[in-house]
Amino acid sequence: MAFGDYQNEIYFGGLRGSVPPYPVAFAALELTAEAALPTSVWSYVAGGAGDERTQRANVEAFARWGIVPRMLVGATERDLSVDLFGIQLPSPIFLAPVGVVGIAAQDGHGDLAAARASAATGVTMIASTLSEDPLEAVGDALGETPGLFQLYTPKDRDLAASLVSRAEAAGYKAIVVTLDTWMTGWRPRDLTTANFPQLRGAALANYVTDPVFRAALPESSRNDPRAIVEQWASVFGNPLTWADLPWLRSLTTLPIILKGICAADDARRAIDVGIDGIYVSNHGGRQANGGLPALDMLPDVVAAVAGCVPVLFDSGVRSGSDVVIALAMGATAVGIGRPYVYGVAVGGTAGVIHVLRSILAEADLLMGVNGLPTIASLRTADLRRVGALSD
Ligand SMILES: Cc1cc2nc3c(=O)[nH]c(=O)nc-3n(C[C@H](O)[C@H](O)[C@H](O)COP(=O)(O)O)c2cc1C
Ligand SMILES: O=C(O)C(=O)c1ccccc1
Repeated sequence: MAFGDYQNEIYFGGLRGSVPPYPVAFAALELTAEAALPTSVWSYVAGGAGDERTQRANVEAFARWGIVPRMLVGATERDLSVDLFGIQLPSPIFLAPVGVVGIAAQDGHGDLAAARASAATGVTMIASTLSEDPLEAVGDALGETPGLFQLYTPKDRDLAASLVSRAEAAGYKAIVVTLDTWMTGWRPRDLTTANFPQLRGAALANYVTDPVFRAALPESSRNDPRAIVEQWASVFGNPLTWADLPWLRSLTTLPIILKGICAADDARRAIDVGIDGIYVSNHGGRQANGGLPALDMLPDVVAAVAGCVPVLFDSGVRSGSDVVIALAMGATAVGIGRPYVYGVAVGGTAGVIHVLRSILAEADLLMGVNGLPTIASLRTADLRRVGALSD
């Protein structure tokens, strides 16, 4: 399927029932997802840190950039494929890791819905440590599409090693280590919701199936949800430092990507110690409020990395145009977070497929009408900031 086919189905196909029963515009998708979810779940997935100004700024930042279109290019054929660690990906987007995504799914299996959508579209998924299905089952559901595993590094080093070796055995192609969430930030919406969903034991499938985690639980409480949650809370977040990186590196021969790196100096230092990929993200504004929009931190990191390793990006991506702008800024691949969660909420696997295909179709058509038919051509596009730097 060429990604632009989606547009053909909707417009040139004559609205003949091939239109999915889901909203196309992000604003409408968001409203439908909110209506489909209990308040506590909506608060968790849609909410962020503090008064959420950074979360909003992530989205708004994209509107401050524009691409100068090129004509007479005849961009009838587009190629959106990218190379990541020698793997040819059919498209430059991926599913960002989303923990506890099962709470947004009718059947509780949001991770499997995302993995099946990944299998159907070829869009790579980064599977979260905090999933309601074990990483092996998620890996199976990915089919032929390569997957990456996101690691929340536990305090227990043996448990960390176990999770990584399971991810290797399950065929994941890289380990994405999230640095910005060894504890959760100040999230008023969650704090004021009676039914704070994060501690649902159900999202601890990777822990309860892990031999190291199980061995640390007294035999009598191996099936006790409270004991499991308590044990999880005591090991969850390891505030890693630079001194831990050689140990992390020693855990696997798979590529390691560090998620949450936003400072040029941190990126350079990570590469110096043998890290294989940098992932610019501010966790969708869920961790630190008052920070810069993630997009505005991308150019400095891309410059510092200077092509040595791939630079992944997420936070605030809502459309194909956003994807194109982040790629033009030098991102190797661009992560879809909340939009796919809303896809899970409105239609499970079909909803996620719809969201991904809509984003890809828009990016594809935009590259066509802008006369920038390949990712390589996007990289040399004339990208301008709209308005003054201080606006
Ligand atoms: C509900 C939710 C759960 C998340 N859980 C994780 C997680 O388990 N691991 C992780 O690295 N990032 C997690 N993130 C952050 C996403 O990977 C990504 O950085 C973020 O969603 C990007 O912002 P955006 O959704 O506003 O575009 C989560 C995000 C959301 C919305
Ligand atoms: O909500 C999140 O963004 C997230 O990553 C997380 C971290 C710890 C527990 C639950 C979710």
